[in-house]
Amino acid sequence: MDQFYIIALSISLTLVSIIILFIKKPTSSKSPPLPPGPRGLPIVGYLPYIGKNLLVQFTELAHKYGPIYKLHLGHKLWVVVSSPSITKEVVRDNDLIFANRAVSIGLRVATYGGSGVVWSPNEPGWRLMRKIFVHEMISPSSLEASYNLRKDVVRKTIRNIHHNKIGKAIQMRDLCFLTVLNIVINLMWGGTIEGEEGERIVTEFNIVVEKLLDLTGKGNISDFFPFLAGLDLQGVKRNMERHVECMDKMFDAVIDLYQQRFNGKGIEQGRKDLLQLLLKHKEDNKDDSETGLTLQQFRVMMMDFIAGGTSAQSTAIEWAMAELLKNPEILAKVQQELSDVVGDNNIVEESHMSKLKYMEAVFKESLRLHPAIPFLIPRSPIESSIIGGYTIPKRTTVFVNVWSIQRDPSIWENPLEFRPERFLDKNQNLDYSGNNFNYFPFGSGRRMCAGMPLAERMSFYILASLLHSFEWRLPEGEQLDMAERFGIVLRKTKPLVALPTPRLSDSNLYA
Ligand code: HEM
Repeated sequence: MDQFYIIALSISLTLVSIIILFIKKPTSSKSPPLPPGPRGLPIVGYLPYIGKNLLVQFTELAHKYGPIYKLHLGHKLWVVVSSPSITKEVVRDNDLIFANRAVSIGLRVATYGGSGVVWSPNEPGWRLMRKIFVHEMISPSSLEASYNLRKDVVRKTIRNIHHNKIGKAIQMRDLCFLTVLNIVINLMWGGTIEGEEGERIVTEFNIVVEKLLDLTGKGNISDFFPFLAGLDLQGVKRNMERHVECMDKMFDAVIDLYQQRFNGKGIEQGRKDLLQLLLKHKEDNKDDSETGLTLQQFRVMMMDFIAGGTSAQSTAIEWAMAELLKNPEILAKVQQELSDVVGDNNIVEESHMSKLKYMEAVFKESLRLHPAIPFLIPRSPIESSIIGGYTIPKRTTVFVNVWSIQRDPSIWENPLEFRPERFLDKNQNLDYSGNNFNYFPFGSGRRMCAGMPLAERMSFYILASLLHSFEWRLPEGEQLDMAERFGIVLRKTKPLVALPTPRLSDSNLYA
């Protein structure tokens, strides 16, 4: 953000000499005012004061200005919501008005003009993609049918650790990312690409996704001053275009492979991987331009899966592992439960998951303290509306600060303490179905996470397998650093490194 500051400040200084009086739009005496918020400088508004850690900054601003406040940033108006009741007004009571996303210039490039399930506006194309995603791709029956694909990947990870990494420092982020990415890619194209070619593609995706995520987390002056967008001062658009081009090539290679199979043999009955479903849908609707999916929609749905799903997912697992290493007594309880439910002469299966109640509570507690997407994905109202007694103009960028709500001491007892037991209390109704506005790490309303059932299965299964198969410890002399690095996805500033040793005595269980 430093470069960002310098540019923002220099624009401010240049323009300050030609300040024109801000002309406030006369508001009708009946319409409520805009939310309160800090005063910024002329022209640039609050931009020069935006720091690196928006999590803390947004939370501190809420303490000062209340649960809904505004920030003028150049030409943009941001509104930040930080209370359960106002969140409900946005994502539930006015769901339809707030069902569009605020898409930055960089993301617009990355998603072919803001398309795909994550970034499309609430239009028929989005509804169709979301329907395919939720009701076909990851429906309960498809998830059951694809279990073997997940199992293959997870067992391969366990085998690889056992054969090559015992006693060695492992970067948990890379391990989780590659495992999740392999699962997601297998789900997308049904495990068709295997062996060296598969590994090469996964590695390439890993590199490009990291770069894309870094770019999306970077403040872009063009977003705040649209008249400067053509100059692309920080090169965000150019860099994004380059990475997207790489991603496109990888996707196209995979789609080609599938097209050949599709043209040659027709759709394979019973297969439910993303490419089969999309190609089938495209074929079924080939004369219907209203509902037929375009090649770009194919690509961008793959991007949703890979860039969105994989990074949020692997981050969530890394945080849970970090909390367990920080709290050895809780780790011991998880492993005891695994011994009781799975047994130490057995391997973990997804069918064990529903019985691992304590581990489920650990995962939920970890998502409470470290929600993978800390401000949800920003919304943008399609019309001016009144929220929390204030006017929110059309096209405002609205952030819901789930991170601060889930740490709010007026809601949570000792909120900074990692205490999974709070999720074992049945009276609390603390699930993440989006109906409880004290706890909603997957969001809420019609734009809630579309991948939640898959995310839940993958997280439990991967965590359970890692913890059942190995003991984990930090490298000698290493301190656990729980600092958070702000971005769309909340990553650890310092990746977690841990050393595994086998926990099971029968080496066949690692074969
Ligand atoms: C622990 C892992 C995950 C977490 C915490 C998470 C969280 C979220 C959140 C907070 C949103 C925005 C919701 C809102 O605006 O109300 C979201 C959207 C979304 N997520 Fe996830 N997610 C996870 C994993 C996944 C996975 C594995 C996939 C797919 C493979 C996925 C696919 C999506 C999609 C497609 C959307 C956009 C939905 C829409 O706009 O209609 N997510 N996720």
